[in-house]
Amino acid sequence: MIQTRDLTFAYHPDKQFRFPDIHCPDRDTLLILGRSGRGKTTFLHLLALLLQPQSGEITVADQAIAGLSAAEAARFRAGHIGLIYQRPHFVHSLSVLDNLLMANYLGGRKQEPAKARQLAESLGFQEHLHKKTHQLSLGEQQRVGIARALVNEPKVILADEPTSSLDDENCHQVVELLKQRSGELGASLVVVTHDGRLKEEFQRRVEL
Ligand SMILES: Nc1ncnc2c1ncn2[C@@H]1O[C@H](COP(=O)(O)OP(=O)(O)OP(=O)(O)O)[C@@H](O)[C@H]1O
Repeated sequence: MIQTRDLTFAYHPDKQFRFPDIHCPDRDTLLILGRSGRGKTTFLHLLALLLQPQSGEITVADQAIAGLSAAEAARFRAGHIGLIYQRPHFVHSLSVLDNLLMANYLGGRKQEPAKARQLAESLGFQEHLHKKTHQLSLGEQQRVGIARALVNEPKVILADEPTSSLDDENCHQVVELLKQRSGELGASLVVVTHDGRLKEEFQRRVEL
């Protein structure tokens, strides 16, 4: 479950963002739509505890998140939140498999290659596990980014424009995968996007 109340944020004192309250229970999905520059990534980074709000409250998995240090926020994020970035960032010197296992490590978990392989199989990139991430197509990298976000079985999954660089077929597939996997984990899934194609894919939507 993830919920916010009265969230505000400012990069500069002369421009403040005021975000709508959201509530996404376990096993539910929420689409946050907005044009470029409306603050979608900023909002998602607040939800992921990568940025500190100016005011307001965020509750994740029934825990009110306030005043965590950067190290505490990183630990909390690694344990509870699966974040899919707009552009996947991987460690280029490591294989796809080792990038997934590193997420286990950063989440303070035992490394579980069998589980990583299983996830790769369900997301359709098992034959790429031993390649370097830059040897994969953008669509394949997107799937690895999803697997990395899911590998620690988070209760909240946050996705930033997960389909912006995908064609219609891959767009639909990636959304279906996200919904299916988050349903299996009993997680909340929040997607931010300007991609109008996703309107049809989500019942609950919020406009920024
Ligand atoms: N680190 C930063 N410092 C100052 N301003 C920033 C910073 N990051 C973003 N902004 C500004 O805040 C506004 C919102 O940015 P944000 O990336 O959240 O928008 P967005 O809705 O995700 O846009 P897009 O769809 O183009 O990715 C933009 O005007 C941007 O220039």
